[in-house]
Amino acid sequence: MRKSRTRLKRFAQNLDMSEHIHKSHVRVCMRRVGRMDALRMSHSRQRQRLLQELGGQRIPFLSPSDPGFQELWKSSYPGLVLRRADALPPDLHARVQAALCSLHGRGCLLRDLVRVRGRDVFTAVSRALLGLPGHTYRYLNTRLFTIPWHCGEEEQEEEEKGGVPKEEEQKAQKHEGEVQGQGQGAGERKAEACCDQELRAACKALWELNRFFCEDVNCREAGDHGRDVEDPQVSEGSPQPQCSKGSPCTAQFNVTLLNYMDPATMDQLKEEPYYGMGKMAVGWHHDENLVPSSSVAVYNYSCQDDKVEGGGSEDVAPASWRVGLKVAWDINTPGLVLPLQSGDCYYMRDDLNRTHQHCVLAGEMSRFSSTHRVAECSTGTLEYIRRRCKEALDNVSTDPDTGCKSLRSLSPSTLQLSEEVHNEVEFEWLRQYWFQGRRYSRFCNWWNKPMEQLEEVWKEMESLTQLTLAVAEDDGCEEQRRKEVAETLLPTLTERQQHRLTWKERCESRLAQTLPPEEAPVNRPYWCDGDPSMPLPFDLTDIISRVESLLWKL
Ligand SMILES: O=C(O)CCC(=O)C(=O)O
Ligand SMILES: [Fe+2]
Repeated sequence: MRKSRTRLKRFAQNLDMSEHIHKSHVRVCMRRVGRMDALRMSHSRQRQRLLQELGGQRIPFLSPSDPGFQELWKSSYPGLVLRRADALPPDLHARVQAALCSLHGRGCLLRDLVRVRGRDVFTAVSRALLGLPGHTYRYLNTRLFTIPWHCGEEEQEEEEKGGVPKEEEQKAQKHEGEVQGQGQGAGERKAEACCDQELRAACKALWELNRFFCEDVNCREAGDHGRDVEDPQVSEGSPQPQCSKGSPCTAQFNVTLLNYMDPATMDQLKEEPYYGMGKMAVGWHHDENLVPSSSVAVYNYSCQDDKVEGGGSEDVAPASWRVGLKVAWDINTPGLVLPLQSGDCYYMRDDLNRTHQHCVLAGEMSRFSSTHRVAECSTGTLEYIRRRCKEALDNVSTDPDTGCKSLRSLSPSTLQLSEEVHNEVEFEWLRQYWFQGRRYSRFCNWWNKPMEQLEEVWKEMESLTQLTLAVAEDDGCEEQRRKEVAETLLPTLTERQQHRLTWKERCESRLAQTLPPEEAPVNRPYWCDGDPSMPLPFDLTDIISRVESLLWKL
């Protein structure tokens, strides 16, 4: 037992290390995908062996009714804060809950076809991302694109006054268009709204919840959690955020990932394997792609009404949803389980998400959560990728008379930058977007135009690669120069080819085939050999061989 514990501990450490690797820069990450998959594969075998060795033995965990629960929380889960439902204004609950139901009713929440350990799987929960316009959130090799939340003050005021006159409505929408276009070049965004009134209201409600969390999350004294659980009175009647000394008073949540699951429709939820906590809706994980040490705030809404209608024994309360926490790198500290009532919120503050892992344990009722995060967006906004594309295309000059294109610089670093941006826009944006089918444009057209534009600039980069290839193959060009260019091209072209094949496989996987047409992955961009509008073929096998043999010769 002792021996297997040590090995389990080592295993836990390795898992954590893989999480860190995972957070590294997007381009580096893309190159490492193959290695990561291999690493995860060996973890899964290791995990199975260890679980076998542990036999039926479990690591202990504590729930609120267990002695020592408060002490454990205080000593080993210090960044965890529970905010009971009565800490939020009742009308905010009403708006948020109506918003979640209407987003669900409109089909905005979908199970993601993510890639874990080199395998495609559907998430058990259905999800949607809301947040600042043009922002994205990347998890499990999947980039989600925000449905923008609406924060135009003018619009808000008009709606509060009730009845929006036509002219005023247009003004509000114009303002909203400007907000959406922030940082994306003045006047580039059209003024029309990107989705209908119902969705806009829903997004606005979640934006209001976000605003509440931004102010509230850092404003609870450490240790409040204990009293909140024992004595909900503490948070009662204090809907206004209160600031404690010394902590920054606002968080900058830029996105919320919404989750929904109806356990009645899920026949294969996994059992929590280490502690025996029960069925998991979301397995153990650290939240990925967050600004280091940033907080996460979660709103929990379980739909009690459904259950009452469902009949059954009315005096037995249905099992509630719970969040499970464990200390990462550690199998000696007991786990912690926090049951949640509808409207309750919890915060993971400071470093908790890095030092601990969490999971979500399914209750009996269907349940939503809205998980507000500070997504690390340095390479994850539309503004960013547009800027990168511009940098790449700055190396192309067009003859004003003939329209002929040529490269301004042949320096390896310039060429490499262009080819890397080419891969980044193709694999991190276009293919990610289309892989998720037409799910976005069905109810919100915000990303339609930007994606069209990104595809246009990507196509120009195909020409750029063609020009670069022509230099490498130009007999009239100095050999040393040709060699340098070929050496620069080879790795990025090889990576491009590999990723195109991976995405093609993902689009054609057995699970992808089970999706209805409007959600089914689209392998885009895709074109056939000999398409006159495309400068290079989709399949780069021949070109890669040409570059390789050039390098042999030169
Ligand atoms: O639903 C929750 O309480 C948390 C969900 C979660 O951990 C996640 O979406 O990353
Ligand atoms: Fe999470």
